[in-house]
Amino acid sequence: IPPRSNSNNDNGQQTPKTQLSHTPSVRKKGVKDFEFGKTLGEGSYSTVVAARDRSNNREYAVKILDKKHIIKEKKVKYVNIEKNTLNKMNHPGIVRLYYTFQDPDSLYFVLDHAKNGELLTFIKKLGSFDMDCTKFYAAQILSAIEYMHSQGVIHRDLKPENILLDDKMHVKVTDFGTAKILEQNADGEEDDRANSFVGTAEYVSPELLKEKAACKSSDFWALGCIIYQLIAGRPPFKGANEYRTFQKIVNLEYSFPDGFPTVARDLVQKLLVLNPSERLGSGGKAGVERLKAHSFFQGIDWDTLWQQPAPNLL
Ligand SMILES: Nc1ncnc2c1ncn2[C@@H]1O[C@H](COP(=O)(O)OP(=O)(O)OP(=O)(O)O)[C@@H](O)[C@H]1O
Ligand SMILES: O=C(O)[C@@H]1CCC(=O)N(CCc2ccc(Cl)cc2)[C@H]1c1ccccc1Cl
Repeated sequence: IPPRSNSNNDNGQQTPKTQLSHTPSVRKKGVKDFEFGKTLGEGSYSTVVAARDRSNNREYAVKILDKKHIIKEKKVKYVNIEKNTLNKMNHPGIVRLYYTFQDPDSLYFVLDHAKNGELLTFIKKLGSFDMDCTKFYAAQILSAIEYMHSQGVIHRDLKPENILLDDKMHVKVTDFGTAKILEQNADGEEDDRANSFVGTAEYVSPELLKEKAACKSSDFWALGCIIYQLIAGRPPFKGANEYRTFQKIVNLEYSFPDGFPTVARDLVQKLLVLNPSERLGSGGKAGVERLKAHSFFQGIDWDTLWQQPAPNLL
């Protein structure tokens, strides 16, 4: 847009000389652009609030982080990781980040509002899922993992609390603050090990406990734990305390309850493998294709998975 020839703007008013030579077409959003509603939940460093964009009535979940608290808890790194990983993601199974902005006290992340909350709530409510529901949700979670990995991102903390459900009861994976973006090394390959301790006891992989290094295969270990939990109603490794849980994991100490379907048992046994490179799903694209081809997923149409209606959970 050419700079204004005189200081009169379109409706003839005097404009200050300091005005920009053009009006930017896309203005950065800010707090004033939203009407905030009910609190959806609280995290250690954050509050998530439902909000409506005043200009188009769209509804979002706005994650508000208190700067002082983040600095005090030394979590600035996680904030940048969450922003940078979410910015790379564009997939129906992953919570989308639309805008970020800040004011003197807080940082704001404007996200999809997953209206049906956490998958964990449904596991607790129903006790366990039937095989159709287990297959559908396992497939949607796997589809989201496959996409993340294709973008060089390892989630590292997959668990039913971080798997949200939208108004169509479809999966929306969230909580990328502890994700890892694998750097491209010199000759363009991904270095496949991320090193820093994260994760939640029941879902953490043996390699993270033993070598403090997660890899893409660590997300498949978590998938195995989640599939087990959808059917059994509880995770496979659960000790009286975190240390006992870690012992069970590194010793692969778990068993299947009576009635655990055979095809699901076979898949879980191929995911809960101590050596990450022997885990079903490891080995790049071919590995993931082998996992998707497992008979547990028989009947899943991977190409239309996100267009299908979710099976009735109740
Ligand atoms: N996009 C979203 N849509 C709907 N609810 C959400 C969304 N994001 C988070 N929530 C809810 O808000 C709560 C707080 O989420 P938040 O990510 O701030 O913290 P957290 O990850 O649960 O906790 P922590 O930071 O300790 O790991 C969650 O328990 C979740 O139920
Ligand atoms: O990375 C970005 O997009 C900007 C860059 C400019 C900027 O100042 N911020 C905020 C940086 C920041 C991070 C943590 C704290 Cl506690 C305070 C400021 C970043 C930011 C703004 C809003 C929301 C998140 C982030 Cl990381």
